[in-house]
Order: sequence, then structure tokens, then C-alpha cells
Amino acid sequence: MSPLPDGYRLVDVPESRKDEFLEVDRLAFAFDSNAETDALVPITFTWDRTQAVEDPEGRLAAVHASYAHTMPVPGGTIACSGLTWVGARPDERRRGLLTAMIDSHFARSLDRGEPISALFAAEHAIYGRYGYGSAADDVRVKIARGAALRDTPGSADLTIRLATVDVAQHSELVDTLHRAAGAGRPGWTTRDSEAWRIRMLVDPPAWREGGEPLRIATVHDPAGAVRGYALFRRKENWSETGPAGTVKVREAAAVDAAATHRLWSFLLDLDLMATIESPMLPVDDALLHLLVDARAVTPRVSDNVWVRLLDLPVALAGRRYAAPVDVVLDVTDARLPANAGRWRLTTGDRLDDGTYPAEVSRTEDEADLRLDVRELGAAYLGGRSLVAQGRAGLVTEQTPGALHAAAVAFGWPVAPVCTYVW
Ligand SMILES: CC(=O)SCCNC(=O)CCNC(=O)[C@H](O)C(C)(C)COP(=O)(O)OP(=O)(O)OC[C@H]1O[C@@H](n2cnc3c(N)ncnc32)[C@H](O)[C@@H]1OP(=O)(O)O
Repeated sequence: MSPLPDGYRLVDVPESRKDEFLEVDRLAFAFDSNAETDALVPITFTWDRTQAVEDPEGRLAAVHASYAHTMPVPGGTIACSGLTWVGARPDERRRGLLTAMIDSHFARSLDRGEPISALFAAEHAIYGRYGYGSAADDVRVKIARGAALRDTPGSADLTIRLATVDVAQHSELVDTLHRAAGAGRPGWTTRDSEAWRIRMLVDPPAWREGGEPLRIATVHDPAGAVRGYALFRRKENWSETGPAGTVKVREAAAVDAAATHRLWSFLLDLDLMATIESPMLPVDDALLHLLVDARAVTPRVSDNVWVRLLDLPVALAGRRYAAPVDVVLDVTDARLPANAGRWRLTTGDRLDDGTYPAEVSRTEDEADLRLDVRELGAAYLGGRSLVAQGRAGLVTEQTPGALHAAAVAFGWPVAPVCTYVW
């Protein structure tokens, strides 16, 4: 364990210390809240997965929590400890408190049998040092009203209904459609608690920034089944030349191409609006393929989920591979030495869905590839090429051809993403 300053110690945080815990994060993230917002927004973490560093006077100096996620990975799911709510008081930073909390988070996650951890990084530079690799990107686009979409069979048969979001009425519907829309996509973490299902729909007035209350558009087929939704709010604006409002989409998901087409056709043609801002989309989202003029959008690509392999052999055997491979990986891992050294990853017989399971075991054989656990984490969801990381000098090839073969096997045809920050 990394040392703490004299007199500081790691402590569990019971719910009775909720106000102290939240105050550390308010100070760390520089946000305020009010009673109305606090009453509406549920706490999504649980107190049994919460820890803090206490100073010698018994005051909380730094905090963190984690979620028990079931993380979709290529070809399956794996237990994942989702690190969250990390904060150190500004007057306690750069004294090693985060480092000590990370070591504890790793140990506790391993004790719970969670072979990977994942997170959203507040700042890109924080977590690589701990062996987290940036494993996915998302893209946000700004689109001018009226942008045309390519035709999609069946879209014209679908209808849209608009409502103001009502948590009790819509949370189950949104959850069901979100799960269906993300099936088979690595990283697509679902909302596995009631608190999270509510959290996705809450709409405190303080969050509206002058916009309307949160609305929901749902896509219905002729039989009445709902096949997609968008959570969004409009904000009116008037320029010298006329209406110039903005549609801000919080989340949009649809179960098939026709529903995607119908949903975005509606969002892209709302009266008095000039610009539509998308939520975090996967970089291969169907919308990007449907736009007639993809150059008309302004994209912003950013890092999405970061992944840390905690139990390397279990994690690597816990996903499927896109091609057969037999490779010896020589891995460095400064924080979890049990992962360091040489591992042979060998795929088994091709499965009916065209993917390959793998076995991972210790070996004394010569290495084919050398890399740090951070780069393995980046490649884990299939969204970052090992060849690309090799070209950046982050993966070195010892056996000619091994890098290409491993990159193809680790790659995945569906880009990873998580649609909401946790
Ligand atoms: C998953 C999530 O919850 S992401 C949210 C992260 N939280 C925030 O961004 C809130 C604001 N920031 C903070 O609360 C704190 O600065 C933290 C939590 C990011 C860092 O806490 P600290 O206790 O200061 O970190 P600690 O002292 O252990 O630093 C360890 C190392 O990381 C580096 N580091 C810490 N934060 C950052 C950063 N934001 N950018 C770059 N490097 C950083 C330190 O310089 C130090 O490097 P060194 O070992 O080479 O000296």
C-alpha cells in the first residue's frame, strides 16, 4: 500500500457521514447544490463500497466510491468495479491521498472477485499512472436543423410521441430500451439499480440552464411497441435573422435502423430550433452513417471509458476474440505485480457466433509482445488497436507478425462506448 501522510488513515464511510463525504466532493469538483436538487437526485453509489482518507483530526480529506457494474466486453460481460466520486480537498491534494485510495480500491475490488475496474476520467492525465488505459472514445456532434438522412425502410411507418419526462412513468421504459439498443456493444453499462434508473431521468430546475423541462420523444411501431427514445430539452433563442434555438439531447437510443431514422428525423426538424447537440455517441453510431452530408456536423471526439485489468488472466479469458491467436504477452504492472511477467493467450475453437474463447496461463516461453497493463486495458474492449499502440511505441513486437495477429484478435467490429458518465 502506498504510504499516507503521518496520522492519516483509510476509513470506511457509513451513511451517517454522508454530508461530510459530499462536502469533500463539492470542494474537489467546485460545485454547489441546493435542497431542491438534493431531494430530486438520488445517490447512486452504495455506502458499503465507499471509502475515504481521514486526517489526524478525524476530518475527511479525500473520498471515493465504486459501482458493482456488469461490464459488457467483447462477446460477454464481466464483473467490474467502476471507480467514481474520486475527490481530494484542494488543501490536501498532491500528498498521495489518491494513490493510497487507488491501492485500496484495487485490493478491495480483487477481494470482491472483480477482475477489472473502469472509470470516466475527470482529467485525462490522472489515471494512466495507475494502469488504466483509455479504452473507448465517444463523439458528440452539433448538427444544423434540417440535416437530411438517407432513406431507411420502415421509418415512415413509425410514429413519434412527445411527453414531459415523468420518472415514475418513463424510467422502466427507458431502461428496457437502453438495454436492447446496446446489446452486443462493449462498454454499454446498464443501469442496474433503481437509483440509477431514476438518476437518468431527473430534471432539477437548477440543471435546465434556461431551457424547457426535460422531454421524452418515443418511437412507436404500428402495433404500438416502443422502439426508441430521446431525452432532450430545447432552449429558445432569437437572433436578428429569426429563431435560433438549440436542442440538447441527453440520451437517445433505438433498437433498430428504422427507429433510429425516425427518432433523429424528428429531433433534426423541430420548429424554431437551429442546432441539435447530440449526446455521447459511439464513434460508429448509426446516425453518423445516415447523414447525407456527414461534413455538415461538427464532431468532438473525447475519451470515454477507461479500463484497468486487476486480475489479468481472468480478465483476458473473460472476453472473446475476433480471430484465432496464440501469443505470449510480456506485461509490466508497477502497482499489481501479480499481473507482471509472461502470459500465453491461446484461443480455442471457433464458436457459433464466429468468435473465439481464450485460455490464459503463465509461461516461461519467449515473449511475442511487450507492453504495460495500461495498453492492455486500452485494447480490452476492442476499440483501440494494438498495432496503433505499437506505432506509438507503447507495444513492442518481439516476434514478426505477432502484433498484427494480436491486434486483429483483440479488435471488435462494434465500437465500445458508455452513453452516460458514472
Ligand atoms: C473516476 C473519477 O471519479 S474522476 C474524478 C477525479 N477527481 C477530480 O478531478 C476532482 C478534482 N481533483 C482532485 O480531487 C484531486 O486533485 C485528485 C483526486 C485528482 C488527485 O488527488 P491527489 O491526492 O492530489 O493525488 P496524489 O497526491 O495521490 O497524486 C498522485 C500523482 O498523480 C498526479 N496527479 C494527481 N492529479 C492529477 C491531475 N489532475 N493531472 C495530472 N496529474 C495528477 C500527481 O501529480 C501525483 O504525481 P507524482 O506521483 O508523479 O507526484
